[in-house]
Amino acid sequence: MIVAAKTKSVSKEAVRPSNRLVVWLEDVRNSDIPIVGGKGASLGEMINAELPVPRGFVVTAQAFREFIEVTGIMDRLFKMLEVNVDDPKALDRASADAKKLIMDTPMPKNIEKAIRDYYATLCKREGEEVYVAARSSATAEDLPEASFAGQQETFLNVKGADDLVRDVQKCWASLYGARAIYYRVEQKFPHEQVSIAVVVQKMVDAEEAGVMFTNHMTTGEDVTIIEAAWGLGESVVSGAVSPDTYLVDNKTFEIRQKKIATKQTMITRDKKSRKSKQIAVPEAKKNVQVLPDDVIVKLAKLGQIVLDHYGKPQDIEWAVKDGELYLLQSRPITTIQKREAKEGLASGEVILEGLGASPGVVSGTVKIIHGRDELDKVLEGDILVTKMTEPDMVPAMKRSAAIVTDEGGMTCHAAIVSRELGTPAVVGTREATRLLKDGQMVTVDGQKGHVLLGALKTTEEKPSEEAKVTAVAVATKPITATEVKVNVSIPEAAERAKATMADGVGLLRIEHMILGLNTHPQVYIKGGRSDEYVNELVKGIRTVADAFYPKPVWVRTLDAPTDEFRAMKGGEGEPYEHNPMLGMRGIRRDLRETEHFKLEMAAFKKLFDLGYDNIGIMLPLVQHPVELKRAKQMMLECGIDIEKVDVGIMVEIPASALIIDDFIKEGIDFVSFGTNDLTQYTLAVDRNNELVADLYNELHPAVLKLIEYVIERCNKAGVKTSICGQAGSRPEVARRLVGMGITSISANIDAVEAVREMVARTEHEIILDAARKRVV
Ligand SMILES: Nc1ncnc2c1ncn2[C@@H]1O[C@H](COP(=O)(O)OP(=O)(O)OP(=O)(O)O)[C@@H](O)[C@H]1O
Ligand SMILES: CC(=O)C(=O)O
Ligand SMILES: [Mg+2]
Repeated sequence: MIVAAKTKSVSKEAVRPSNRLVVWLEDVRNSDIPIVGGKGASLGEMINAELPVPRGFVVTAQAFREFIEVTGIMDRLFKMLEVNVDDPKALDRASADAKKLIMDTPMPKNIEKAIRDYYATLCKREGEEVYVAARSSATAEDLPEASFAGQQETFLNVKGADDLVRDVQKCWASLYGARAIYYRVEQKFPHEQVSIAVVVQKMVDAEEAGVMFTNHMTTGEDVTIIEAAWGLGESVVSGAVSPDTYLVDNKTFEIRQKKIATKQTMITRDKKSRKSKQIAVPEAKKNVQVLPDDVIVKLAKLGQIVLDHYGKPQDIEWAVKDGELYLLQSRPITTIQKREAKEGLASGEVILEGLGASPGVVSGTVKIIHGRDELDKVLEGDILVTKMTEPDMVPAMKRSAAIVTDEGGMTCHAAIVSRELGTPAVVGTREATRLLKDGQMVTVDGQKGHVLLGALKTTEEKPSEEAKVTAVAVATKPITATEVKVNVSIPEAAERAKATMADGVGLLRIEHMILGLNTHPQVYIKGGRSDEYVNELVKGIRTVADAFYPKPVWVRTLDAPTDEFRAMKGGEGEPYEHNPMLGMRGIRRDLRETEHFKLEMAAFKKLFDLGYDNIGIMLPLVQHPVELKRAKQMMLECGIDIEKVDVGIMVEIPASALIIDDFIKEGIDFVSFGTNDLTQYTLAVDRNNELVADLYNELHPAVLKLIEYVIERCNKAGVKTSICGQAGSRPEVARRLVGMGITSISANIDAVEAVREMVARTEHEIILDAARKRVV
């Protein structure tokens, strides 16, 4: 046994690539990374594990070195790269010059001959002139496992020795793409120490292709996740298509789950031009399961072999041609991140900045989402990157380790939902979807609002739901005279909210429940399905009311602007408004679309009938007491006993603050400051407009003056006051509000503890001050 093993290794030694210009893939091992790059080495390993990997050869890093050395271009090349990479024009020029130099310098004859010879042998083996892929596989001296994933180019559908030689040279040139140069300078990799190998591998003209993860990335579940689509795998990797997703049990190889997506596009090879092109999937195949069950199982089994071989969870690309399965690439799922950190690749360089909307630091793989049909791309532990999240993205947001958006402020959908889910988020980066790249490893710092390149440390696993719940629970809860409540938007967050031991819910937003249905209320109303709609509302509200019973839960009636409602199924009829923030939203809308308001009231009535005496009704964006009067009339008409129910208004328009006495006269049990709106309307700063975000200041003296006035008037009249705007989550604001005599403060889940502490401290100070005065 020992002898046999020894013999085997000796015989392999004989064909070690070491100084070779070109080597067969089957002769490559992991230890050859410095000469064939990570991609080449991994493919060689897989072939040796007898996995179905397309055959081919590698033009080694040695060949590239020899090219620049013997042609005498080396010094000139490296000189060209001495450039200020922060000057985009200079960087582009350096890149163009370096690439031109590589392309214009004829390849030494011996290298060219070696490539031609190997290609000829490959063709002979296959019995025809084969199509190959020329795949860049960069490598760094002394850093055998450095990852340059995605920095260099890959050429598909290459046929004929002439084209191949040219494309190998193109791969070489791609080592000097602007982004690659920038990356190396940023990461402090001397250009001289970086080289490039080119894997030349038989093309699999895939009929079906995709990716496979041998383990559930964060939950650690022992399942394989397979994503599959029609045509070449590029469509899945680039995110051009929303693929099927299959989940296979790694022990029993039972298919646990199949999600069949509508696959709109596919990438194929054009026989004439030899180029890949994106075409529409034929209607008949769009909704068809891509892989038959037996192939799914076979693929999952192959994945387990790769996993066993490497001993680490793998992220694998695969393709099917004529019913045969091929593996095109494999890389570790989690260890890539650790490695990058260890090698300093994750230098902690901030590559993107925005607003830290939900705290926490986490690393993961970027998944850029352009539309809801791509949401399946987001797997557990990924970083969801999108222009702006929408309510029907919530399931994907729950799977994400962090969320990054182009648009939005602290009170946008992404910010609110992330905070409730306990998921770090950075919003309003302006260019996340443009700057970040699918598959890129980044670290999101939701406190500072930074996105950093690479994984800073071993990726923190996304905490389990229980861990999250206990994380927000507190060991000792100070007793405060001012109640400290919590804001809730999605019923799913009820348990986390409850774990804060808050004194109730100061704001339950109804619109997130409605938007989550992704069907416009009008669709229910017109389709005679009003009961269904009412039941959905009851279900959502009840979840939260149950969790907090008997503590009060103030439910706000619908406040969704037309622009948000338009995106919903059936929302096409929503009017276009110049400024939706100043338009049809809040109570003014419900008082016009009374049909809808009545459904909300029907839901409340049902809940009251069920015995939920802890629910209060809060009206948003109230501007004039007439609105309050009409709303109360309608409540009565809907059978709600308003004497028994707490009814209040949100103070979020300066007008209602200034005439608060008139509202008190009309009859209210409480007011709640919607400081997000109160700030935007007082300061004339659209809170969704990043251009004026610097002017948005919840502590502006005018805002504080309005709040102070309302608290004073309400305290005189015995009307409770509260705050449910974002400012209430800031301890320093809480401090002032306690000083003004507010009755309660409602904060985001993650802020409850800090706010409570500040409230307790402030109250103690006030008492202490008073006591001291008495003593003096
Ligand atoms: N032999 C092949 N047959 C068919 N398709 C291939 C083959 N090799 C690569 N591809 C396709 O080309 C895509 C890009 O290839 P490759 O992995 O070389 O580049 P990359 O993903 O840009 O690089 P990196 O893995 O370094 O980030 C793959 O995702 C795969 O879909
Ligand atoms: C919470 C809310 O609606 C606001 O602050 O405006
Ligand atoms: Mg508001």
